[in-house]
Amino acid sequence: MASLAPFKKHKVTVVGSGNWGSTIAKVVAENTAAHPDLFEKDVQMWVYEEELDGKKLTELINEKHENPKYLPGISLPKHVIANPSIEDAVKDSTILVFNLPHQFIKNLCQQIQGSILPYARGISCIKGVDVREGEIRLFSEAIGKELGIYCGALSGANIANEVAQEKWCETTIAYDPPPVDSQAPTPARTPQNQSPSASHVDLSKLDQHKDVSGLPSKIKLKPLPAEFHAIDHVTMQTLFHRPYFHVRVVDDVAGVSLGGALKNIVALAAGWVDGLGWGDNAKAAIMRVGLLEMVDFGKRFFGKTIQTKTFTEESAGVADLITTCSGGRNHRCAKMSAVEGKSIAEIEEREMNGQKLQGVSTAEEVNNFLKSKGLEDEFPLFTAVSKILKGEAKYEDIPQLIEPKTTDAHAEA
Ligand SMILES: NC(=O)C1=CN([C@@H]2O[C@H](COP(=O)(O)OP(=O)(O)OC[C@H]3O[C@@H](n4cnc5c(N)ncnc54)[C@H](O)[C@@H]3O)[C@@H](O)[C@H]2O)C=CC1
Ligand SMILES: O=C(CO)COP(=O)(O)O
Repeated sequence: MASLAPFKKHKVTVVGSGNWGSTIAKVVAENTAAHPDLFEKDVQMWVYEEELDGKKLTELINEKHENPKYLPGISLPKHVIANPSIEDAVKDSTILVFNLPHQFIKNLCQQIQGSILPYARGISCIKGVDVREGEIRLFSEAIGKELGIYCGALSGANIANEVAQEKWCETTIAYDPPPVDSQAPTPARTPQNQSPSASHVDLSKLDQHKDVSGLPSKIKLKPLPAEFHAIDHVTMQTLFHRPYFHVRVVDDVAGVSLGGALKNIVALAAGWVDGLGWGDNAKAAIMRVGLLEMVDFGKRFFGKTIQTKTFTEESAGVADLITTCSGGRNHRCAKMSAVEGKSIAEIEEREMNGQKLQGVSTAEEVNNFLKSKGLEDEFPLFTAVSKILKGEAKYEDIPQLIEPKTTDAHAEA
């Protein structure tokens, strides 16, 4: 009897090497080593090249197996290969993990069009939204459209330094590709290729798809050649789940992406009230209003597919809001800015050593979008943050700015 050819392994590239990019490269590389049946061991990590103490950052990473600028003090597996050429780093990879500050993704996608496998699949770890000409898109959608591939999302309460130190946390992956014309058969899971950690995934749901593909309607998702293991919930969980990084896989790409993007706006307000010394009650009020605006925003502009429970039940929702409003960089810099009376840009430049805050640009982008729709008043906290950043309001005005408008009846009472 003819024996079956072994399945081809997935090659994984992490596009980005900042604080979170390097951490995710570590997570993924530990799993490629742990699952040699599914993945090629080496993980390419694209690095935006720069010099540190007269040496190239890529050379330092490959010599020391550490990213001394963006993730100092953490050992990276030796098979994380820092690569300054984006075209070379993505070549032949079936799984592309996008993990860089959102302002850089558009240029990067333009650079790699034509260099990636047409049947590659992506996961965006980016926290931000893409606003252009009055339209708003998730980065998973933007990447999918630029590259003609399907892209899901990973987001959660995941302060990178804690994950890198292997302190336990949860994350959420949203992965829901549309059906393809000739889907490669999903190979049977054997004890060898079944991750034990994947056991809580509801396998009966793997083939259910909704209509958000992140792909232009003209472009059809290219089927993965039959010699590869299917890239499904189980594969994604096997790639990202670690004993210290627990993954839940869901279908709600919009909910997962928006939770990660919008909580950064809320974290700025939380940082300001902390900086003013207003205490935990005030911060809780900011988080309550922020969560409501996050859900409302999702429902109004991504209503077809979004699920409220993603914001309230998943790590990518309320848990990420809580952690970012306590220990995130956006919160920290906003707090310092209120304490010192300096602009956030000044604090970012001084404190972050090249790391990029995402909340300031997201607040501006979301505000531009809301303004174009005439809906600023319906999102008073998001609008207050934007006004404060522009110098049109003060931190101390937040309670009044987010107070619901009283009706005449209430006003008279
Ligand atoms: N750091 C964290 O704790 C977490 C971050 N995230 C998200 O992950 C995404 C990536 O953030 P980090 O890895 O933390 O980045 P980072 O803020 O630590 O680092 C900045 C990165 O941008 C790169 N860069 C600078 N100029 C560039 C250019 N012109 N083109 C391309 N790249 C350039 C730098 O080389 C560096 O890798 C963001 O959307 C962030 O919100 C998500 C969860 C946790
Ligand atoms: O997204 C984060 C934690 O989940 C990190 O937030 P900051 O970018 O504010 O550090």
